Amino acid sequence: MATVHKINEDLVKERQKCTFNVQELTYLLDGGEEVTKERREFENILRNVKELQDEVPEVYLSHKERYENAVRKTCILQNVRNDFEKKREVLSPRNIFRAGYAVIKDVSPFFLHNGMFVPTIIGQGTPEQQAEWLPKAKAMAIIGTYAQTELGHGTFIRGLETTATYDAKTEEFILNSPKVTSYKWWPGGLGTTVNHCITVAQLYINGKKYGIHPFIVQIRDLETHKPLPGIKVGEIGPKMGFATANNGFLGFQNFRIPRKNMLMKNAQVLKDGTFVKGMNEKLTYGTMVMVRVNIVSDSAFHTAMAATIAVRYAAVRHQSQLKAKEPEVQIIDYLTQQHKLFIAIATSHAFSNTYTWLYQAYLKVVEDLGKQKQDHLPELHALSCCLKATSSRDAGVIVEQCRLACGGHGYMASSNLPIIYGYTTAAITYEGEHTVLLLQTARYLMKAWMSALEGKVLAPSVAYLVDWLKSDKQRWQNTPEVIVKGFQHVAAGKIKDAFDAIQKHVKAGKDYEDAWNLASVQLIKASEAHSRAILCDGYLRETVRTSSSVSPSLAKVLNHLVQLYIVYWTLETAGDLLVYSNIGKDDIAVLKEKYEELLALIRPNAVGLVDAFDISDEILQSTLGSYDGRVYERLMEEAMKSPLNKEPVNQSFHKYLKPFIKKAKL
Ligand SMILES: CCCCCCCCCC/C=C\C/C=C/C(=O)SCCNC(=O)CCNC(=O)[C@H](O)C(C)(C)COP(=O)(O)OP(=O)(O)OC[C@H]1O[C@@H](n2cnc3c(N)ncnc32)[C@H](O)[C@@H]1OP(=O)(O)O
Ligand SMILES: Cc1cc2nc3c(=O)[nH]c(=O)nc-3n(C[C@H](O)[C@H](O)[C@H](O)COP(=O)(O)OP(=O)(O)OC[C@H]3O[C@@H](n4cnc5c(N)ncnc54)[C@H](O)[C@@H]3O)c2cc1C
Repeated sequence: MATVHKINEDLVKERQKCTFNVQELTYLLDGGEEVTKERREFENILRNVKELQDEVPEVYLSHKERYENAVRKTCILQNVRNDFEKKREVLSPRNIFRAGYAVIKDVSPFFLHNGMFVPTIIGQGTPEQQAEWLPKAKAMAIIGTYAQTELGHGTFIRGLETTATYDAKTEEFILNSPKVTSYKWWPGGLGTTVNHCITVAQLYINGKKYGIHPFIVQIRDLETHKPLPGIKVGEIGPKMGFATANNGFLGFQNFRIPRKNMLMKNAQVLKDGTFVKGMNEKLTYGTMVMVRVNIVSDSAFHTAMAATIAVRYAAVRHQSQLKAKEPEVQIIDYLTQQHKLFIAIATSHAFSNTYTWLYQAYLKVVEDLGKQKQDHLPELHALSCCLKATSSRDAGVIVEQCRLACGGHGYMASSNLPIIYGYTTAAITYEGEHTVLLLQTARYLMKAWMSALEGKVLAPSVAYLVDWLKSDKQRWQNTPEVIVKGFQHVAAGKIKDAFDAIQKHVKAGKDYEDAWNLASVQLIKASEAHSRAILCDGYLRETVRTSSSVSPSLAKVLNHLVQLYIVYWTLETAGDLLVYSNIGKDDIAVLKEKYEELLALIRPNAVGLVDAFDISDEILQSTLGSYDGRVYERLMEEAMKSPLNKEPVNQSFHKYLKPFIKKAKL
């Protein structure tokens, strides 16, 4: 029977102070009581699967052992999931994503299968193709990944070099990787796990290039798992994080696939080689849009994980005295500590709220596309780009801030903060590099600005540009609503400045593209400001909406958090607000006080707020952040698992140290 330990006394007291019902907030964050129950039930089943318990912590395993252990556990996880879903509902992707952490501890080698392979078949395949591939993929009779990036190109996907040349005689495509730079590089699971992949390649018919398209390709024998003839595949080696993701490389040499393997929902190649253009060639990029939307949710979760660890630790940890002769204080009582941590909690809420409406907007566009309507696609692309960029970047900063807030112990692998950081920081690059995505949004913003100048009606997310042009700047008030307007004024001002900078360069004789490059620092700043305005506006609106349907005590706390988020960013960007809005120095002084008041209001609820994220100890995997707060005992227990502590004298003493010391003595 597992030993039940006493909960740390500081945490007991913190939980007694909480002014709201933690469970009510958990249900709200999960999207309803049923979702929470389903999640907990599944996590509980996983907790009791003995084979999923690691005997040796993963950090002590070799690269190879770690991978093999991850495959072993992922297969068990998948079987448990299948059994669960046979009896009950299909688990929500978010609940699967969370539970995965309890099992794999890092990134699953199957991650891309569910994350991109299956969604691409759904999003890019015809009904016939879906009927052929989906049942096998969903049952995992075939395992796949999404192979787009190459050694030479990740961002500029029009420049991909893998070729798919149509042979009308045999009704096949011939895949080739003409140069070393054409090799696929990065896809998760590609190294040694998957037997299929979506390959994005340049289509050639009769010597003419038709741009990039997705192809479904079997790369390994289903029985022996050996690479098929004409396929060169392998693993790319260790990275900063993603230790068990099994990222791989892939090259093709005259590798033939049937015509039906080109995913043809958007564009088709007929038997005779006729190319039929789709409604919009950018629909080929659809899976990326979906994943960018999901990354906002991932960022919310990673921020919640780091906040849970750092807030619980800060409640347990005592260090230094505030006043002489008084006991050492809980570090959470230092205002600077609250400044580091409470924004982490609020940021996770901001991203969760943003994901809720962004995902609805995504579903609406998918529904419209089914009816051949694409009016909202550019706006969704612009929103998903800047919100993916900003949420992943903010999450990276916050996770690192939480690590620093845990002092030396935050640097321990057993805190789990290094793995969370490895994951979070990767998301800043993958699925569209940060700067590149901000520039995509800037492209949309420049067009929106031009339309605003021409008096056209704008999409809702940029409608503030019209208001800004029409009205004088609003009289400043330190209310959340007026501050959000202030963020919109900053965004509008920066968009105008970037636009004017481009025009200035063009008037001076530069090509538009060069003018764009010369203005690009201003363009990314405009995009960031737009993103912040969207985040604050959406978070505020969602909080107002939900506040009416929750208990008054919870509504009050949610209100504190949204205010904290908005005031925090006002103070962080005070310089911009002074330039572009009517805020005055005195308003900023008042807001500084307001910020300190909000920290004090949130303080008694800090532990309750992170408890409400309801992240189990198995998922958190942290000596510093466990629910019972046995920080020091766990640190010691984990240290004792080090192989170096298994023998009193390590052999290196006899081999190297002893002779070395002897020599030094002479
Ligand atoms: C809750 C559940 C949790 C589950 C979580 C699962 C998450 C799984 C995550 C797994 C982890 C890691 C996996 C990582 C995977 C990858 O990284 S896959 C590879 C991703 N690669 C990229 O993102 C490449 C980035 N580059 C691009 O997207 C394009 O090259 C770029 C957009 C930068 C430029 O493309 P161009 O074709 O050159 O286009 P451009 O000339 O700039 O623009 C033309 C025109 O097209 C519009 N446009 C561009 N993209 C899109 C789009 N996606 N949709 C709609 N429209 C698009 C653009 O706005 C322009 O429009 P305009 O009107 O002419 O201005
Ligand atoms: C952990 C991880 C997992 C991944 N998984 C997959 C996967 O499963 N499948 C897959 O296909 N890919 C995957 N990728 C690849 C990923 O999508 C690319 O690395 C990413 O899109 C960035 O492209 P890049 O590496 O070519 O960077 P580059 O584009 O070479 O970026 C280098 C620098 O150049 C700058 N830059 C480039 N273009 C421009 C521009 N137009 N304007 C201004 N600046 C520019 C960038 O801002 C950046 O600073 C993964 C990557 C990582 C790190």
